[in-house]
Amino acid sequence: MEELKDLRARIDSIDTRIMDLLQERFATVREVIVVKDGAGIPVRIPARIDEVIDRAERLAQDRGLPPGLGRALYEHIVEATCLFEETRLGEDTPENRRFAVAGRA
Ligand SMILES: C=C(O[C@@H]1C=C(C(=O)O)C=C[C@H]1O)C(=O)O
Repeated sequence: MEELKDLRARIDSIDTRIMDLLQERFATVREVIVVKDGAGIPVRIPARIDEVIDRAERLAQDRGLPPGLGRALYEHIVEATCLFEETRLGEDTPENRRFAVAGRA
């Protein structure tokens, strides 16, 4: 049972690293929001969404992960990202007020 305990500790440690990487991804998305806000680019870009999800599935397959896992994970991650962007873009900040006045919201 000690062996199982150690293996689970390794899994917990890997999960922590996955969350650290997701935190880094969302921090980068914050920068994307600023660029999009300034340029009047919409949150959801269907071609880019397909590209990100298809790439995730390919990366997962290249690593021998279960079929469909990359796609399923990234459908959730990208949807959560779009909701995150929509929430931030809708915030009542000076930048967003300027955005709304310019009629690009
Ligand atoms: C982050 C972006 O916004 C959305 C979220 C994406 C993602 O989570 O990778 C990809 C496409 C977008 O519509 C982007 O446009 O790059």
